[in-house]
Amino acid sequence: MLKGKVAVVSGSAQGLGKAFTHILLENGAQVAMLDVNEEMGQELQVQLNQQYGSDRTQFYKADVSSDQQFTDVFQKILSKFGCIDIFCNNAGIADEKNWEKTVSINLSGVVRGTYLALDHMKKQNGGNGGVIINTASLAGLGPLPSAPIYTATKYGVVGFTRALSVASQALDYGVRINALCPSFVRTALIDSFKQEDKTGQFHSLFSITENMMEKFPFIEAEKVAEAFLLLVKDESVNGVALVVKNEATIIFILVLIIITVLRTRLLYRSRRAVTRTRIIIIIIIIIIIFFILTAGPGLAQDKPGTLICTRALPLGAVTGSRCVLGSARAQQQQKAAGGAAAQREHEHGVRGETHLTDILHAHTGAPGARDTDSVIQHTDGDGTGSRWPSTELEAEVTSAAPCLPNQAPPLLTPPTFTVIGQ
Ligand SMILES: NC(=O)C1=CN([C@@H]2O[C@H](COP(=O)(O)OP(=O)(O)OC[C@H]3O[C@@H](n4cnc5c(N)ncnc54)[C@H](O)[C@@H]3O)[C@@H](O)[C@H]2O)C=CC1
Ligand SMILES: CCCCCC(=O)/C=C/C=C\C/C=C\C/C=C\CCCC(=O)O
Repeated sequence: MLKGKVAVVSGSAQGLGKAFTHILLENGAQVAMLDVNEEMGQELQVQLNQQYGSDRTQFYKADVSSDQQFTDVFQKILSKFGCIDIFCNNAGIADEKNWEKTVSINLSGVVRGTYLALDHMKKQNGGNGGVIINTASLAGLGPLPSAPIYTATKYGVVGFTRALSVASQALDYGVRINALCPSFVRTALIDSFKQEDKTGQFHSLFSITENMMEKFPFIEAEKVAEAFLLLVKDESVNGVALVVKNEATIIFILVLIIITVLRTRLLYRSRRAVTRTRIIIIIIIIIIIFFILTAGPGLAQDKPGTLICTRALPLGAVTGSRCVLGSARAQQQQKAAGGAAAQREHEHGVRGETHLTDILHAHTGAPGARDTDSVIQHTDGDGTGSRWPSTELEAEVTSAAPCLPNQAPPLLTPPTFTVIGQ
């Protein structure tokens, strides 16, 4: 629970920021909402006061691209709430035509907010520590060709978050910093990006974005909020870029093909044949849904340094997959502790907790995976020491196991949670 915690969410009048505000309130936190859109922000505050009780939220108008406005509002929030424990830099736009504005909101705004929050939270300034979450995007890990500036700002947010999280750990600030990388979510930002005054010279490339939307079907803002909550709550998670995406699965495509083929045939058959065919279709769909709902979740490798927690689908899609993380030491220990690791997986599932590092630990038996403080230390020739998170070692995943057991079972396009880095 987050009772007694104070959170600030920028860009919270609608879309993802609104979903983050809801989940924070549901979990007991107080939330200071910050947005440039005063009308929508005030309206939402009235609604939230009715739903969660007055004094749980306060709306503040501010533009994150303005140093003055952001700093003034930050001070106002501190005066009202006393301290800040959770800070989410979420405000963002997609405007390729006015690219300087996009940079100053999406990247400079995140840096501005992060430094304000860090100064207040860090132990060296008498702060209580806390967590900063920056909303990046899947476009911070791979290109969105119709939006090069948007892509650049999101790569910037991921890079800034990763570097600063290590700095914060090395300097013992007591502040965790993570990035959230969702794929497409149906919000006002997406709607506005269809217009030529936002896409500018790349308007003709919007079909590429549409193709990508087919590859990564829209995900619900509430699902992204669940991933956001993981980053808030799990005190062992620092410096990760957490991907939340839907991917069209083989099963989904198969169902579409079967339905299409059978529907075409229906046109040429008698009424009796139509009924029979419909029954067959329904049975096939029930069998497929049964398989998906009963299949256990599992792990799959994305690329070195990346671990995907996904749902194991029928057809053995992810069984026997490998993941790369942890340490060489971990690899040896994994071999020695195969049985013990399986037991931990079991216990993890029974406890029903959602600690990301626990999941890594359960699958690898790797102390490097459980303990995010674990670093490789070495002394350079000139006597200075270097510390790096341990990332280069690998461990074999031998079985499918529970991953994020609190998640509702997926339907045809299950959400995928990916931990990248550390
Ligand atoms: N919708 C999507 O598919 C995805 C969105 N994102 C990111 O999520 C974040 C939120 O976006 P959405 O909820 O989709 O958009 P949205 O348009 O629904 O909400 C964005 C909010 O930010 C506010 N805002 C814009 N400029 C501001 C400024 N200068 N100062 C303060 N507030 C400002 C807007 O008034 C709005 O309320 C953005 O950073 C976006 O890049 C990331 C991945 C996918
Ligand atoms: C600019 C339009 C609004 C876009 C909103 C948004 O941020 C949505 C992003 C969705 C998908 C990102 C697109 C491309 C990513 C490409 C490849 C991803 C590969 C990532 C990886 O795992 O390596």
